[in-house]
Amino acid sequence: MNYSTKQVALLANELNLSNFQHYPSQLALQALLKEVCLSPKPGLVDMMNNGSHRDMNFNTFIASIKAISQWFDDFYLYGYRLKPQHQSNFLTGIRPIGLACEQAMYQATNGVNTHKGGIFAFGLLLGVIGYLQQQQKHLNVEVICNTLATFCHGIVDNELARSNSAQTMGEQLFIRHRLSGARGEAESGYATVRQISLPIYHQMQLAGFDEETSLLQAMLHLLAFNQDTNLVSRGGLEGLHFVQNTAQKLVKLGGITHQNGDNHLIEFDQQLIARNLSPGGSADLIAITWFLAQYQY
Ligand SMILES: CC(C)(COP(=O)(O)OP(=O)(O)OC[C@H]1O[C@@H](n2cnc3c(N)ncnc32)[C@H](O[C@H]2O[C@H](COP(=O)(O)OP(=O)(O)OP(=O)(O)O)[C@@H](O)[C@H]2O)[C@@H]1O)[C@@H](O)C(=O)NCCC(=O)NCCS
Ligand SMILES: Nc1ncnc2[nH]cnc12
Repeated sequence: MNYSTKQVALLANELNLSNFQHYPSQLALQALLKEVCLSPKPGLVDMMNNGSHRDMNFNTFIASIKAISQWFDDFYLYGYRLKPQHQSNFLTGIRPIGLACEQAMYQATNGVNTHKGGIFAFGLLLGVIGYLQQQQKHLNVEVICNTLATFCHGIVDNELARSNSAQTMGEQLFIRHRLSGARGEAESGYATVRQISLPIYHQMQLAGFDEETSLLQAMLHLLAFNQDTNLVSRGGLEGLHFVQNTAQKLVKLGGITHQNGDNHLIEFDQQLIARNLSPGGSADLIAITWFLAQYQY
């Protein structure tokens, strides 16, 4: 395995964690570093290869993380300063910060979309955590995710169902397949993470497996069940179902705990590269899984 806790620590130090005023921002940075360092990730950029991507590599992701993490304290402070009576304005008010952060990403990557979904997710999570800490609420996964779901209530209806816009891939895939993508996942309060990847991550850690192995097993379960719009945008529903069915077979064999688990993942990676499939949405959910695991209790 190429995942290196030391590598993540070195990168985090290089990014100078002390630059961040707020601890949740540091956790979000670490979550994105752990995601890109996790290897092998079928079809995705990692420390072994660029997956199904010709326009980005590991260094593109590091440059992107350096740029977007500069906005993490802004997301947090936006929520911290939001008054309870104005909580219905949460999404409207945080979106300009998200858009500015997206621009910083595109500038750092020469126009490549590395973290559009990640910015959306971590912008929401940091804003919600800032809001809850101002309210002096105890932070745990349920409180964070239920509050986030409340703040995002109606986003699919308002931005996808009622809109006839087909500007973005997500909007097009909703019209074509009723897939709600990143918005639907946020409005559910990251149900796929809470119900699938986070429990697996904890079961693996309780069984004595290290963080990397636990994250790889959680990733495999995400690939088996997440309705990843990135897979559909490149390979249609057939592409999504290929990934889900293959991942479900590997899960049934024990996943990463199978004696050939590593090789199964490497073969899976080669299959996705051959099909030009990349589960970018699931990559974001891996980062969110680790992030929320820091608030489990
Ligand atoms: C709200 C938006 C972010 C929605 O954008 P969009 O209309 O495009 O909707 P989606 O397609 O649903 O999602 C966009 C990204 O979200 C990730 N994603 C996809 N499916 C899921 C899922 N089921 N659960 C969670 N997240 C999901 C995914 O992002 C990751 O993949 C991207 C990299 O992969 P790649 O294949 O390279 O992607 P492309 O370059 O686009 O494809 P190719 O050309 O290479 O084939 C990367 O973004 C990862 O993060 C989806 O791509 C947006 O509309 C929006 O409003 N943004 C403004 C900011 C904002 O509002 N912020 C508010 C809070 S801060
Ligand atoms: N490691 C990764 N590779 C490809 N797309 C991604 N989106 C988020 N993380 C990613």
